[in-house]
Amino acid sequence: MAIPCPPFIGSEKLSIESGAMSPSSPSPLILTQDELKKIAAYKAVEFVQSGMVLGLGTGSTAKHAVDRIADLLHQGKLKNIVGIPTSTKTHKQAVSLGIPLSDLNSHPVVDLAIDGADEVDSNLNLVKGRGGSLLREKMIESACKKFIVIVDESKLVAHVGASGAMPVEVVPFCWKFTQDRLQNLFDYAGCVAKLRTDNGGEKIFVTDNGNYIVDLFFKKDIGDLKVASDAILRLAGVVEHGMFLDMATTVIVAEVEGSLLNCGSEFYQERRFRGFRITSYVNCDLQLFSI
Ligand SMILES: O=C(CO)[C@H](O)[C@H](O)COP(=O)(O)O
Repeated sequence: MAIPCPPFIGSEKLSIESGAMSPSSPSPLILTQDELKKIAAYKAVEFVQSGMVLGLGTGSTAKHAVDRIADLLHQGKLKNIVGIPTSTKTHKQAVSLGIPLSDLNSHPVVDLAIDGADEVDSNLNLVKGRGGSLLREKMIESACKKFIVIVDESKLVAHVGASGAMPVEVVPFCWKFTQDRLQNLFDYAGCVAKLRTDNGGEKIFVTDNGNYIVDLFFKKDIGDLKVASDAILRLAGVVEHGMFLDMATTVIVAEVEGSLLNCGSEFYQERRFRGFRITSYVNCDLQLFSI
């Protein structure tokens, strides 16, 4: 049940670690985008249980979740966790934090994966891979029983491709040929296909799997996502694309605007937001605001 409260504006920063901001605190708050990401990540980690095989996501939001899992392991609150990293970057982070790791060969069934996303549409379809790790993410997240997506509200879109690139991983061999075919495929949506580069355009971006990424930019909605997915995957030279369709089981959205929900306990809410049906988990210890 929501407690009416005035909108929060001001400059005081959230302290998630200490839980210092009590619900009754008179101090106004401002949440940075990174704080929102951290809130979503910490909330997702509450679903982790000892003994689980965990898919460890990639990106600035997922990084918070990996940090949190390591904290709980070191505090003895989680035991016997096995992590399966979705990128070499996350692998390095997990190793540095002492999280025991494995892979899909040894653990083909993953209990829970927690990862960020670049876009979430109203059917909880995702765009992922702007960080470059879409192939391993898709392999691991396809193998999990539960896939929790953690985002701040900026990731909610009206349709896939609305906020930027939809990445496609391609083999380096004749990448230009594949890029042209991808662009032609979505001619009807005003598609522009661009090879991803690094270092201000100096170097071609190479994925963890030794492949390239072609980013597709659409001027219009591409329509039926399943049809689009099948068409992309039929092109020889394509390895995988960044549309994650019907994969997310939960999306946790950390938001700035809205009313303060009742405090001291956890709330599970299903609601509509800009046409989205979203499941939020709200815990006032973390000062998470929701509409
Ligand atoms: O798909 C990804 C990496 O390939 C990331 O999950 C996605 O790019 C979101 O990143 P961030 O949490 O930094 O916004």
